[in-house]
Amino acid sequence: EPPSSGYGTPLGSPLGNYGNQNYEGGNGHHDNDHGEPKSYEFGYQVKDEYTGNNYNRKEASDGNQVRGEYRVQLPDGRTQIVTYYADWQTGFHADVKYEGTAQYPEQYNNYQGGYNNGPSGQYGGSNYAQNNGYNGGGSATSSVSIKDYSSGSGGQYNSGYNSGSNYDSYSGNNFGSLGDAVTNATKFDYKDIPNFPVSTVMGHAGRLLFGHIGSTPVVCMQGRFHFYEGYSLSACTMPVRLMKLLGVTTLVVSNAAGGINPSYRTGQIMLIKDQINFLGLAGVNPLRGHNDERFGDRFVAMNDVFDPEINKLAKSVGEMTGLKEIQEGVYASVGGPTYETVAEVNLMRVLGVDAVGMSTVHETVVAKHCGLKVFAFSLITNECVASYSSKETPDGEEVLQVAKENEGKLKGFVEKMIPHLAKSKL
Ligand SMILES: O=P(O)(O)O[C@H]1O[C@H](CO)[C@@H](O)[C@H]1O
Ligand SMILES: Nc1nc2[nH]cnc2c(=O)[nH]1
Repeated sequence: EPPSSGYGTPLGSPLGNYGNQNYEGGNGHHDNDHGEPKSYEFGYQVKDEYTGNNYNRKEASDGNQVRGEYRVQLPDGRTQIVTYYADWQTGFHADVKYEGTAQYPEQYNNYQGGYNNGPSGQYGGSNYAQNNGYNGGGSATSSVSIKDYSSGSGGQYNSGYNSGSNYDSYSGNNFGSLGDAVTNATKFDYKDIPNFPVSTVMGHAGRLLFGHIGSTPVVCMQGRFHFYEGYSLSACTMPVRLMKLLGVTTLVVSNAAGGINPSYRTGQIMLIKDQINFLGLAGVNPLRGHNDERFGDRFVAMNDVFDPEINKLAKSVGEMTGLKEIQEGVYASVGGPTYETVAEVNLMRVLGVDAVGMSTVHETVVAKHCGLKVFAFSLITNECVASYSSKETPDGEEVLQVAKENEGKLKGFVEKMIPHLAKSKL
């Protein structure tokens, strides 16, 4: 029965005005408006396993008092149960209870439970939801204390490095064995680090390593976070700021990328000399939102983010370690997870892109903002398809496979490059 005689209130009572008279724009003289309390009852329930919708409501009125209950399935897995009664003398009274235990999917471990709800003195705080969380949340108070964690098992790559008594970090993803370059590593699974995001991509193990490469202390991320995983760019780049807070001075970033330059071949290394921030050009930037001055200035120069001297050093170190045909070029990042259409590949060629991926650019933006030096390189894992007649298609397995085939030589390169870079004081 529809609640047409006022929203659970007796007609003629003061609440009757709300429920009926005003609503209909009349003067209160309706057919059923004889001051007689009317009772009603209604209810509904939706339970749909496909969408996960599970809620219901029931309500009854004896004409004087409304009583009801509704249940809502919360995104964290709990059911919220609100029991209420209302009458025109005392108003609305609700009793709110919860059933079940809140649970967060692993990849949102620090997103929902941590960033959104965590104390504002930590990463993101309440601002995270506005996509400026990490910047706005007072992240300078965040730190990882090694003694707080028991060591887990190793993972993949993504790391930064800093020299001297500081850390260098180098960062990567599909190259599992780069983590093996870190000696005497203490390893922490991301899932064991409070408020740390979790890698959801194959090939990204999800571990933070502390150790050395040569005599250079390094912190190494085995597995990074991508926009296409659902993380905001500020969450994706939170580890870069963590590295800064740990004392890292230079961020070394590696990635798997598609070759846009027609002369590039699968298996080649491209030193990044510049980048095109497609997301940033469209207004999606990890630094969007409140600027935390403790990390850097509001406006950030990016024309000098890559140092030609570092690339020169990398070229000679690469040649020393047997890398062949080292390229130097422009890396562009897209949001992913889609690979490029033929038209997009040709567009990027016109724009001067040499290699394309779905990472790195926002990491270097945040590194530059907080004053980290940056060295970045790509492994060309596939040649982007620029012609409609081609039968080739890129796929994630192929990218991983090529990364695997080349991780030995990348490890050799990183093992040499980081100590050289540290020594060079560049
Ligand atoms: O950039 P990394 O993380 O190396 O990985 C690249 O490879 C994946 C696509 O195959 C995407 O994540 C892309 O960004
Ligand atoms: N966008 C993009 N990312 C990649 N990562 C590895 N290969 C590719 C590619 O071809 N395109």
